[in-house]
Amino acid sequence: MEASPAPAWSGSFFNSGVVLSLLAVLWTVLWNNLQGLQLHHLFGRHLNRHARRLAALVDPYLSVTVAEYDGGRMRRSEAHREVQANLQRATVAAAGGVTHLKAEPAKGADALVLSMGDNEEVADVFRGATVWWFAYSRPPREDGAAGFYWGGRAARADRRFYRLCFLERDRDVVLADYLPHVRREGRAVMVKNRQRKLFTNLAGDSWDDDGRWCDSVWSHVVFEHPKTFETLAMDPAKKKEIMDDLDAFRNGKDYYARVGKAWKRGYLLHGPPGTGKSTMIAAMANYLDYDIYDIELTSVRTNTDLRKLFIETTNKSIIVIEDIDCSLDLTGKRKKKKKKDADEDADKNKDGDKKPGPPEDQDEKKGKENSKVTLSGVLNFIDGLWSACGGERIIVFTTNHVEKLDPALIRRGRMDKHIEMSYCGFEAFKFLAKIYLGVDAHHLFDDVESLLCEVDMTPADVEENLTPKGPGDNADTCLAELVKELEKTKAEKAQAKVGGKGKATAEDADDDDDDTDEDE
Ligand SMILES: Nc1ncnc2c1ncn2[C@@H]1O[C@H](COP(=O)(O)OP(=O)(O)OP(=O)(O)O)[C@@H](O)[C@H]1O
Ligand SMILES: [Mg+2]
Repeated sequence: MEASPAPAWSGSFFNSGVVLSLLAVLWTVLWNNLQGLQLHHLFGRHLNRHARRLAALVDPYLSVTVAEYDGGRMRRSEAHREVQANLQRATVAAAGGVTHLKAEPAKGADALVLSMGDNEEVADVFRGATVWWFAYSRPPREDGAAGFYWGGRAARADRRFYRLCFLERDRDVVLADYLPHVRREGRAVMVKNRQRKLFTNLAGDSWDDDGRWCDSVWSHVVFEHPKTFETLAMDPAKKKEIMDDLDAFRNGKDYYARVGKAWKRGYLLHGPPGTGKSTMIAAMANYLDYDIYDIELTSVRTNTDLRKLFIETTNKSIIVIEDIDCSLDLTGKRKKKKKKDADEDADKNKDGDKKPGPPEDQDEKKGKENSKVTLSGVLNFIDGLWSACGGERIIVFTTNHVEKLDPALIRRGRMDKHIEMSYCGFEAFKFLAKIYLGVDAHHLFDDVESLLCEVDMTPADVEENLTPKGPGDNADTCLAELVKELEKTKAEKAQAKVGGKGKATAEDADDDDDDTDEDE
């Protein structure tokens, strides 16, 4: 936001001669009367502009311009958003004064948020001072700044502005009180209308909404996941610990400023598939009322693109990288290992001992090949200088194989809290039984408890067994089904153990033979 001591918009302040001054005084008197009667709304914005120009002859205007982007074209300005939100109120109040309104969906099925379109103007009155807001846009600059890599999509779009005009005599009240008031009111409107969003980055080679070519862009849908901590099954003490941690983070602005740390926190969620890692992220977002930015690393071409995506994220958000171990070859160490593995495979093939591993998903493979994001790029993204921009962001990594991750990636300070999501325990089961079947106790609970101590079953599988499948299903049938499934898994486990032992014994015997040969 920049205040300009220059006179109002296209008109310039001039003061030439007594006649002109007299005319101006007359106009001012007339104008003030019109204002008092609120008649200017009836005459529309054209009369307003002429009237103001004449009034400027005796009392010049000042203007303040609020641009959509600050820092070149890196990030959308908070002030612009707040002014836009605040002007929704003023625009609606202006009734006939604005002829071109923009409508966007708002919270609630049928609601729309209205704001003024380009080249529209709206008046606002604050403590007796009348001010005018004017919305306008300019084409992208052609001086090379538009091609500057930071700008990306934003650099190629029209530049949008709000200009606030007010009389010199109202300078103090507008700058000291009105503008902070606008920002506060704007924030309140934003909170009221806010729809939480789930963002994902689109692969390069795509077109944005305005038909322009883009490298990496965020695209979003409204986030409406039903999972909350109330319906997330896990050890109650562990759940409370996580919720307390999130509360401390949310309320920790002063703390982070005092200790000199960027206001962000990293969570590593690890555990087998189906243990609720993604579900936990949804519960966290619902609890904190944050947006989610789900980064698909294989679609990000370079470290620069990753940084650009990061800078475009807003405050109060959770940035997620799922299955970080599968996303990219993040370390030189792992790359070397892979090369070694490949060499070993080649040797084996030569010997005719071909044991193909699981086929890698072709898209994933292509993504890995196209992406040049490196471990240091990701580390920079988490805790480099840029990560301090904005604040109030949570970064979550998920993985099924925590042991495969480079220790640098998950050390405390980067991933501050490591949360193990594990197989379903008895407490979690009781919780699910209550939610799914509405039962606190049942004679089959003891069986389930002892079986859960012996076999591993994910909450996803327990949930599936507890879900009634037909009209005849109830707590008895569902629990019996679960016990049957657990017993089956237990039997399979025992079978596998016996098989394993048998194999081991046979191998031992072979070894003994070898020893004998050697001795001979
Ligand atoms: N702890 C839990 N509480 C309630 N529901 C759960 C829990 N864990 C898993 N579920 C259920 O199981 C399903 C799968 O869980 P989710 O996708 O969160 O697993 P995940 O750990 O992310 O698995 P993956 O590693 O394969 O991504 C979810 O739809 C959810 O309903
Ligand atoms: Mg998942």
